[in-house]
Amino acid sequence: MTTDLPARARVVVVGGGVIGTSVAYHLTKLGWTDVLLLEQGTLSCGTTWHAAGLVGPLRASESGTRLVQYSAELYARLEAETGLATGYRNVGGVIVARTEDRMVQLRRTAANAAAYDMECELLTPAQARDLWPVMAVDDLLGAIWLPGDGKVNPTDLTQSLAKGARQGGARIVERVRVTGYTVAGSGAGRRVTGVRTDRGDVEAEVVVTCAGQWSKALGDRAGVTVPLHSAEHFYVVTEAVDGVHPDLPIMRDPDGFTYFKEEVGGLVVGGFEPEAKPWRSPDTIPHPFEFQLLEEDWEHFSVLMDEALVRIPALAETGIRKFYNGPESFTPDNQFLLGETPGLRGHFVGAGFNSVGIASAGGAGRALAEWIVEGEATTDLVGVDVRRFAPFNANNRWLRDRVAEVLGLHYAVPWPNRELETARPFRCSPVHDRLAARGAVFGSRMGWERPNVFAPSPAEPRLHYAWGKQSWLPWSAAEQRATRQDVAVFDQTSFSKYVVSGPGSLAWLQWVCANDVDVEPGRVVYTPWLNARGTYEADLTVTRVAADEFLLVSSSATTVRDLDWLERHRPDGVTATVRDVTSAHAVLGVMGPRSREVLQALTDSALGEEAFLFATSRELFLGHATVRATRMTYVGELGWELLVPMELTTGVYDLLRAADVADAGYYTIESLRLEKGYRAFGRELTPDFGPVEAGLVFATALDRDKDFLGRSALAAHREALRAPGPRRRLVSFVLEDPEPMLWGGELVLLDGRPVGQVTSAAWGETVGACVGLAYLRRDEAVTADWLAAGGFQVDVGGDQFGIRATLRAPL
Ligand SMILES: NCCCC(=O)O
Repeated sequence: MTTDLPARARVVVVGGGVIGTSVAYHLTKLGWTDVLLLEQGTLSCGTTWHAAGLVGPLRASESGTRLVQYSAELYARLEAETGLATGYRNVGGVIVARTEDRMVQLRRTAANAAAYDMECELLTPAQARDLWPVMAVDDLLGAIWLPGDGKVNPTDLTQSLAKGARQGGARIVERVRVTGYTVAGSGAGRRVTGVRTDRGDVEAEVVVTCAGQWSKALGDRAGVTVPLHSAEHFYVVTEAVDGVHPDLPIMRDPDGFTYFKEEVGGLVVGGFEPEAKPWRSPDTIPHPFEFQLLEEDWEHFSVLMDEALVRIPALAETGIRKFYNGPESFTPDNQFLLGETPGLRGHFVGAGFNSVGIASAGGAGRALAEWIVEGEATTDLVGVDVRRFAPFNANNRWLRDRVAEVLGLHYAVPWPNRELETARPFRCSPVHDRLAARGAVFGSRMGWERPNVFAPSPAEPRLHYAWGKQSWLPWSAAEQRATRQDVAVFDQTSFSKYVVSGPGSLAWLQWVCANDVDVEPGRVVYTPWLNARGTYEADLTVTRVAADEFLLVSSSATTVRDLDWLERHRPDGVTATVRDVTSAHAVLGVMGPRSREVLQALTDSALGEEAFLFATSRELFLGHATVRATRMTYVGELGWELLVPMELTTGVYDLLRAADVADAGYYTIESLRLEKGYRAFGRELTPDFGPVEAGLVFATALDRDKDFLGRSALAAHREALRAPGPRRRLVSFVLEDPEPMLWGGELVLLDGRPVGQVTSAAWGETVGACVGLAYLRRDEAVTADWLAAGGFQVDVGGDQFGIRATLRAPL
């Protein structure tokens, strides 16, 4: 280990925990050897050293699963490369269920495993006890066995990764405290140029902040958002327990909030209590804080210990060797933070690991290193991308309130449509209170309160979660009927909105948009944004407002990400600006066959079929307000999206209500769009799929004489269709039986063999059954004839039901 501090390095990694060392290791593997890792204390001394070291590869998403699967493979082979053991043991894992709802979750987990080609076996309570003889099983309904689970020694793993990084050429310097960043340029060109330390400045092209709970304050100093907050995380290590041996599997009892693993003949007993104890504000995390723990809090821990005693009665007779109260970083949505931070080019972050840092470190380190070297993420990392948060998420009090809930989510039943409850309401549209008074049940996206569904009076406006049909379904069914047969208004204010203007705006958008946006002013174009691999980065509409001015409307959750993507792909020499106008305009979607009649009564402008064509947009007077009306639909009915200045929105809404327009919410949008086969970014359209697989080549300019980002890759995808080989294709489907409820994520089978997974599903009131979209894979092209031959089924919590799959939408 060197003590000299170099004056420059190509990459400086801040933080010598398991994440920082993994990033350094993987950078050197990719040939970037001029890497300097700076650690304020000694390796692993902050959080890593007190992590429990569980490695469970099977996750809720395929991308998350692949990431941890790679971690496990790496930990198993690292000793052979570095000579330093990681302590990795592939002991397997048992998860037990106390309730029927949990059993459904476990059966869904088993189906996920089949979709990802991983092993997972359903167990009876007696079989679970055979694998884990020290537990009581009388109250259990069942369990699953995950042969791929393992455990690792976090400190040894960090040392081994560090040695591998040094072998690859990286330098590691301990006892250097990074106090900030050096920065050059401004606006979209603002760039990190190095770090400031307590031993002087170090220049760098790239800085990677993997500083755990110190990352937030460091980010604040440079104006970058790293939204995390520490919470106390508790576990104890017991004295030896009879029957506990080093190869005892990991055991998780999520209904009791607890996990267990063997350690020197005793048990680690830890968990995720439903109401957590946030630690101090990110501004005040002490330094030094090395190999240090917080005070024992037996009262808080009793929530976990009482449950542990239910599962392992022998603990009542077993002494406690050590109590660990180690603070760890949690994020507002329980997913970690990865990627280049918007607003500071060259600065990357890998932090906020929500107590799964050890399991994630191998995969996350590789993903971040690839991102740095390639200049963009190489797989679907949307769910962990730091750009899913905005500067308003940096508020420490907001984070503190949210984190109290987030820690407990680890083992909570992952209900379909589950909404977080803390730190809300947050961002409210002008009609929020009016909608609340009309029975709206709100969800939250990008901080916005959005009506999911309206409870008719006198029903209680609340969601009651279930795996089957939830209590609000009849309310949404009524909204669906209103939209298909009459007219409804949807508050879609949370849409991301940007204005691109200036002489170079067309050239800029023609490069970034895969469709052709060189259209007459007043026309609207539906387009993907593709990366160099020809897969999705965004899915949006572009309205040409004037020769040099465009209005972009995109998903609610992607405001920061889209803006960053656009800025990052501005061609050299282009003179144009982009403004985020999301908070300036509300959006009211007026949808349904009566929409024309209702709106026509409020305006002197002609709204007839010929006078106001589909995919056109213009300003008009509506009542006393001036709005931009766009004839567009995501529900498949005649309708207009009204872009309304925030301060005029209540007036417009009141006019619509006076015309007896029904209120409807996002659950209804989901059902209606799936009946029509409309895709959504983040579900069907992700950086793992392109327009060929999604069936959306028609929404690109591939057959026109126009260059665009991702064009050559997209052309290659289409060409590959003609060659023999396996294929994936998005298909629509309808469930044959109207009783079961689907939510997305379900396994699709053909004659009992896994062939794909549902991306989205919902109740389709018009179709009279659940409808959805699913990616299917086959050794050759997925054709209409193959689908028509039938034999497809979905797995719904362990039971299989027939579906009719088609390339065309059901409605
Ligand atoms: N740090 C504890 C991880 C718990 C789990 O993997 O379930």
